[in-house]
Amino acid sequence: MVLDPPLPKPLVGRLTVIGLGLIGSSILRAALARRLADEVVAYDHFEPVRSRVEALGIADRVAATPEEAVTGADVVILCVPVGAMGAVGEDIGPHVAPGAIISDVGSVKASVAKALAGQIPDYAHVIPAHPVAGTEYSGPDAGFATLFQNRWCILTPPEGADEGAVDLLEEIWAAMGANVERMSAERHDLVLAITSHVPHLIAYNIVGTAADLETVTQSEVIKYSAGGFRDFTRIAASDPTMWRDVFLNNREAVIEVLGRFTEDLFALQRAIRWEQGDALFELFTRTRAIRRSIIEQGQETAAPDFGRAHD
Ligand SMILES: NC(=O)C1=CN([C@@H]2O[C@H](COP(=O)(O)OP(=O)(O)OC[C@H]3O[C@@H](n4cnc5c(N)ncnc54)[C@H](O)[C@@H]3O)[C@@H](O)[C@H]2O)C=CC1
Ligand SMILES: O=C(O)C(=O)Cc1ccc(O)cc1
Repeated sequence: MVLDPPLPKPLVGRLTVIGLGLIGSSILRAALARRLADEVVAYDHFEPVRSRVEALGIADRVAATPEEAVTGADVVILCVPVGAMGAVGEDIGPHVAPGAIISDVGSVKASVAKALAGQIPDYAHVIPAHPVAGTEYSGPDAGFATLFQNRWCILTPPEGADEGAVDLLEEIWAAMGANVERMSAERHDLVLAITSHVPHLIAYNIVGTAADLETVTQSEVIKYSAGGFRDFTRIAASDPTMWRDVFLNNREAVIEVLGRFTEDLFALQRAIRWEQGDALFELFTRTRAIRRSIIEQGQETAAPDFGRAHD
């Protein structure tokens, strides 16, 4: 996979990325590769991360403070764990420029919008976003410029948001290769609860259950994990801070979906107990059709692409 060449003219003057892990460093790489801004500025509160980004050479400038990072920035994208968004908003709020776009990449939207609205002055535009693309890895070395290629990025502009600002943010994500959709933060949080958050919880749970089984040894679990369990272990290796924050910030939707999930799981348990093979067969047939339509829509390769080589 390769990115398109640099734009003939940058979309903005200064783009600042705060939080330089997997997602932030991927944005930096894509922004430099496509020259989305005259200047791409980076900041992370953890000094070793700033030094690493400097050494990797994936920003035009690494700022030493939040104030230095956002002063004069046209667009600021916050790429920190969801639970840290409010604190970063507080750090940058007094220093953002009038008319600046303040966005983020958090996996949960309603709580982030609320946290930022309380910290960012009205003369800037808060437009939350979520690239639905990632891996189980973290940190600045894990990022890659093509992460967002052909992936969705969901914008959740608040009612009455400045159209020009939303359009510009959409252009930025499209230039990084993403397909952009807009929806309300509440709808986003419900949709992502079923498609991403609860699946991660299930993975954490099943790997935890396996680890706690006294009757099966750890080495047996590792040795025979070639089955479905292996894919769960990849997901369950995802960053603990990030996922703790996702669940604490999308409680309502996650609890709603978990309620439905546990009801359906009990129905399956019952079908197995009472040897209702037809019920099992009917469900497995319907779920196979869902997988096939995802592949037909070109959103997934037939074989898992986990651990694919990056640029
Ligand atoms: N990992 C994934 O696959 C995806 C993650 N996201 C979202 O992106 C955000 C970032 O996730 P990752 O890049 O995976 O995390 P990461 O753990 O790789 O990087 C987060 C960075 O934020 C920095 N940070 C934390 N608090 C800070 C603060 N107060 N001020 C400045 N820097 C701070 C950390 O030092 C770290 O370098 C999260 O909100 C997550 O929900 C969205 C899509 C996919
Ligand atoms: O690694 C995976 O399979 C993911 O699901 C990555 C991911 C994690 C969190 C998001 O908000 C979006 C994508």
